Order: sequence, then structure tokens, then C-alpha cells
Amino acid sequence: MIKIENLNKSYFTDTLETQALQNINLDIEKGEFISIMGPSGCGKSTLLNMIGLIDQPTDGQIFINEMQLVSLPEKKLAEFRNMHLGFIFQSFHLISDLSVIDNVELPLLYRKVSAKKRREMAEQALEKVGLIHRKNHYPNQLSGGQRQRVAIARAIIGQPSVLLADEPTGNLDSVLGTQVMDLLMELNNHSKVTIVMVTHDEAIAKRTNRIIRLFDGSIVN
Ligand SMILES: Nc1ncnc2c1ncn2[C@@H]1O[C@H](COP(=O)(O)OP(=O)(O)OP(=O)(O)O)[C@@H](O)[C@H]1O
Repeated sequence: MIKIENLNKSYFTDTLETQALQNINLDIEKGEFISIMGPSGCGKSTLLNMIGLIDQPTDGQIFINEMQLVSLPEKKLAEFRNMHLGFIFQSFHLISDLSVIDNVELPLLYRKVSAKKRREMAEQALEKVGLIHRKNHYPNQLSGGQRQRVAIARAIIGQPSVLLADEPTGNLDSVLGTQVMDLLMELNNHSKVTIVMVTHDEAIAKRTNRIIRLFDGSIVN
């Protein structure tokens, strides 16, 4: 489902090269839920951004659904991201001027889906995360856990094959974090969506199928 071959990523500033990822090889099966762990600065977000096609590797290959993605033109990458990938962030990234349901619909605006169908799909996604009763609220009228559930509804509305989550429980206390994790596990079990999650929380990571540990840009387990 996801195949990463000999992936390297360096960042260059005026005077310094930082090798953020070194020779990463990784195979992730369809339906797997994996966590990426490791100390601050070891390259976790960089790896997630590579899989999310947000940034290009320095060299190496990334295949998702058997499609070779590195060096595709930006327009094709954006199309692939929109159709196949869903994103969840530590700080939710909801748009404060839009209602909950309008936030959830956003990914469909880039697809040819009628307004009526968009509404219907957004309502279904909000049902799945247990927040249909808050559809006309605005993000600042919700708790942190609820905001993250809205962000999850937005990430799943387009039925992506892969969900990429960068510390989805990082801004939540342990009770709310556990609830968000329960929801991700349920989505993984029921819709067979593949999930790649960065976390600092060992207890949360232990609930996933596999932990990938990074140290100084390399996989160590
Ligand atoms: N845009 C950039 N320009 C230069 N260096 C960068 C850039 N982004 C990341 N780095 C460097 O690459 C390395 C890996 O960063 P990354 O953000 O992937 O780490 P991380 O494991 O996600 O860290 P944290 O747990 O603190 O979020 C770090 O040394 C960082 O300073």
C-alpha cells in the first residue's frame, strides 16, 4: 500500500545541511495502523510530510497504491493528495470563520460533488465522529476533543485510503486523547483505512499494530 525506498531528505540553509532522513526503507500494508516515535528532531514530521506528499525528498522513491509519486508535477500531487490522503494535525487546523459542517465539507470543494451531496456526506462524516448535533457550531464553541473529532470528520469525508496524523492527541488531556484514539482505532477497524500517526505517547503508540522508531533520521527497530 505504502512503499518507501532509499528515502533521503536534507534541508539546506545558507551555511548548513541538515540530513533529516537517511536511507529510509518502509513497507506499510493496507489497513495497518502504525505509529512513528522518536526524540524531538529525529525526523518524524519530515517522514510524515514525505508520505503526505507535502514536501519532496532529496532522493528515493515513494509508492502509494502502487503509484510512483516522487517527481510528479505539483498539480498531479495535489490531485492525488485530495483523492487518496486525509490529514489530521496536533492543532486541528480548523477554519474559525466556518461552521463545523462547512469545515468538514472543505475537501470536497476540490472535487466535482454537488452542494447537496457534499452536505449529505459531511453529515455522514459527523455522524461517524459523534458530532452531528454540533454541525452548526463554530470551532471556538467546541472543546479540544470535539475540535479534533471535527478535523477527523474532515479528514475522512473523501474516503481516503490513508490517514496521516501528526500528534493527533498532543494537545489533548489523557481522557480526550484516549477518546480520539478510540475513534481512530474504530475507523481503522471498520473502514480499513491505513493510518500513519506520529506520537510522543508510548501508551497510545502501543495500541497500534506497529511502532516505527526513528533516531537521527534513521529507523532503529
Ligand atoms: N524547513 C526546514 N529547514 C531546515 N531544517 C529543517 C526544516 N524542517 C525540519 N528541519 C530539521 O530537520 C530535522 C527533523 O525535523 P522534524 O520536524 O522532522 O523532527 P520531529 O522528529 O518531527 O521533531 P519534533 O518531535 O520536535 O516535532 C530537525 O533537525 C529539524 O531542525
